[in-house]
Amino acid sequence: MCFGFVSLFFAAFNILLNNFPLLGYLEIGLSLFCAYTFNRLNKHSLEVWQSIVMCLFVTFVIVLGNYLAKPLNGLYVWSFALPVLYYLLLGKRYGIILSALLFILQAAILLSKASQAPLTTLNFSLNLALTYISIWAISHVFEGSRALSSKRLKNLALLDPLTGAANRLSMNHYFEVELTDKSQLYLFLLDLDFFKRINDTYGHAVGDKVLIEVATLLRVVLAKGYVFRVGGEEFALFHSFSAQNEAIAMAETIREKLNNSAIEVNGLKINVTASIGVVKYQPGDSLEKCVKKADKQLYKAKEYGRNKVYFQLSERINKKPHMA
Ligand SMILES: Nc1nc2c(ncn2[C@@H]2O[C@H](COP(=O)(O)OP(=O)(O)OP(=O)(O)O)[C@@H](O)[C@H]2O)c(=O)[nH]1
Repeated sequence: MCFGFVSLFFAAFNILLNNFPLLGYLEIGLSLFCAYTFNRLNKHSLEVWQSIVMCLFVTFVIVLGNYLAKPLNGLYVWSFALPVLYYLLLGKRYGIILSALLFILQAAILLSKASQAPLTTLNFSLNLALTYISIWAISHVFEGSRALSSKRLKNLALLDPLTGAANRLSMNHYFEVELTDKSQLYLFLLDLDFFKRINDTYGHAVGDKVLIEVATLLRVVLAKGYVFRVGGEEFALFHSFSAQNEAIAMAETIREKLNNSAIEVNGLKINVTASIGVVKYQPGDSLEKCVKKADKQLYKAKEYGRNKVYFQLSERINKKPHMA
């Protein structure tokens, strides 16, 4: 919005006083784009294309202004603000590329007007170049540490610290925001059987390691799906399948893999089994409802002996659950 107001001010200045109508109209366009972006930002986060257009638009206006105006007007000083904008909006990779490009462009334009004051002294040109490079370097370092802290905070908020699997909060975000096509979505609710015995027999630390191994195995077997740890020894798995049989087969594979392979922890071979409740997403169902339905199937798998997969397409369509 700040860029929008500044741009509008210069538009009036360039059209009414400076006789640079082309630049003035471009600046009006830029202010409109800034207002549009500001308005959208109130409802959604900025999309990459909007950030790119914003950076390129501002750059074009400033470079064109520098090209048209005399160096004495000092338009080139606006270039100092641009590395900050590039890094803020586009991150380190594009920040470095755009800052370098701008430096080359502006230097080439200013050098082509080198005979015009105040660029006649080497000191002045050096000061300009070094100030730009300093601001660029600070933006680079700052964005690097900002991105790292942001990633750490995100991991803290969204990942389960023990297994590294995504947590319940991530599951809500994944279901509500990221998952746009749920038409072929299946939810598996998996609970390890008699996990308390593992803790009681081998100790909590070994139990922790078993959970880590199980989470890894689930991620490997599910490959393209998503694994969330939603309770102590309970995991929710999301995957899309084109047919119900594929979903059941995958749940079976997971159950068998756990059943057939002992987990090795500190030289101990520990056998774990899991019960799995499977449901297909029904249009209109909330995540809560989906989980509730899967939980119902999981409960049956536990009740009827554990180490089983129970599936129900929907209460309306398939009254007979699959049982493995
Ligand atoms: N090591 C370890 N154990 C955990 C963790 N979270 C929960 N648990 C344990 O998981 C066990 C769950 O026990 P129960 O709810 O009785 O279930 P279960 O023994 O798996 O029996 P069923 O689910 O009925 O088959 C408890 O002993 C919890 O202490 C964890 O992060 N690490």
